[in-house]
Amino acid sequence: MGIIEKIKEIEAEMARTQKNKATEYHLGQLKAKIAKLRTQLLEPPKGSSGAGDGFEVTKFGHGRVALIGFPSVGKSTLLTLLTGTHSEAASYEFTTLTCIPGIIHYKDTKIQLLDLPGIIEGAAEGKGRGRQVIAVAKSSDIVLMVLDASKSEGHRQILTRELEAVGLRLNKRPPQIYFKKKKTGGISFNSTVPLTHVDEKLCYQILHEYKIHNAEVLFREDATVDDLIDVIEGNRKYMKCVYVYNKIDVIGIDDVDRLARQPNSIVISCNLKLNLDRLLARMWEEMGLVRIYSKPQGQQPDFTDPVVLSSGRGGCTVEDFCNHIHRNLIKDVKYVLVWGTSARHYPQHCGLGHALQDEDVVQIVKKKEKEDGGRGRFKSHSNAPARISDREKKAPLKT
Ligand SMILES: Nc1nc2c(ncn2[C@@H]2O[C@H](COP(=O)(O)OP(=O)(O)OP(=O)(O)O)[C@@H](O)[C@H]2O)c(=O)[nH]1
Ligand SMILES: [K+]
Ligand SMILES: [Mg+2]
Repeated sequence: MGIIEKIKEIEAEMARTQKNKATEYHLGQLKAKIAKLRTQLLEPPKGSSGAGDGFEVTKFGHGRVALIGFPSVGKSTLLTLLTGTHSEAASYEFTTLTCIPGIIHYKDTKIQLLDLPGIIEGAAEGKGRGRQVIAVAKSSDIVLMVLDASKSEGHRQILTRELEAVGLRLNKRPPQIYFKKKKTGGISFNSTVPLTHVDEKLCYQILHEYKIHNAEVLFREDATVDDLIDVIEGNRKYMKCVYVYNKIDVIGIDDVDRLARQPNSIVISCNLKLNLDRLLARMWEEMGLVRIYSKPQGQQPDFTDPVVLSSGRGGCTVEDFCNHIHRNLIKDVKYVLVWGTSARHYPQHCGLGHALQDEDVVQIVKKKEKEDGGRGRFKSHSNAPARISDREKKAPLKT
């Protein structure tokens, strides 16, 4: 029996089993069995190079966004509108057969947008080119799930399930469960809060299913069995997802209003070019990019050419900033001067661990080098963090 048949069989058993206190342990075990099989399914088949049939696109720019959705929801139309790169759009399903990259220029950053073939129910198990598409989604920084506003809302749940089946967790944070395997000592099970979903016995059974007999488990929140399994599996990817309801030109205003109010959702129309600016702003915001303007001593920063950091990729500390400029720079840095929202006063003398924020201005002061003491344009005695205003950006620095 293949892995997919095994999963189907266990799913059928779960569906047959009534949910109550008596069956809770058995159901938990079945969930763990399915999770193990799904992980097996993700491993590339023996002998394959793991290459994805032309789906690999080189990463480019400061971040990557994947367009995921059912066929004919308007993914290609959207890519063409936002990037200017043409991607064939048509009224028939599966018009797009491969991964088509485009570039969005936004707020002095470059974002790689990927158009992909439509996916359908069963994608996670390999229907259509579902697995390749989902692999690309996993390689992205955020997902835009494109939905047809005039179609069933069930599509959103179906796609979410498909993505969850391969270990993606959308708009969730990792469960607050500390888990560490040990060599000896048995299982130590503790919690800092009252638990309503999982007890010691259930936890033991799940661990037993994974053949783990020595471990430390500490629940820091009232987590579920699924959360525990996610932590044990350890291969989950937590991603932001924006639900993009397209084609609002063909539905009534009441429906538009209802969809727009759903969490993490935005309504657009490619045909009427409605709300595309809001979509871009939202996408950019969710990516959590941090633009840092480098200020050479005695000169003004170049406000068109930021160093772009991201909390997802690498981090946003002064050290990350320095490493971004040059990998050997760090050993010469004495401290840095920071202007912007992360600074308590202007300029603030900061060390390598200081966390930078979007639009901060940074001047590196090297060892044995004289600083300009903040005599620049940004000198301020205010303690209130303030953004470098657009006006300040345009005005020349007097140094
Ligand atoms: N009414 C309406 N139709 C749209 C809109 N956006 C796209 N379409 C139409 O929807 C159809 C499908 O568009 P595509 O861009 O090919 O959709 P896709 O998601 O890329 O489709 P596949 O590549 O086949 O998965 C085309 O006929 C588009 O003209 C919109 O905002 N409103
Ligand atoms: K299409
Ligand atoms: Mg397409």
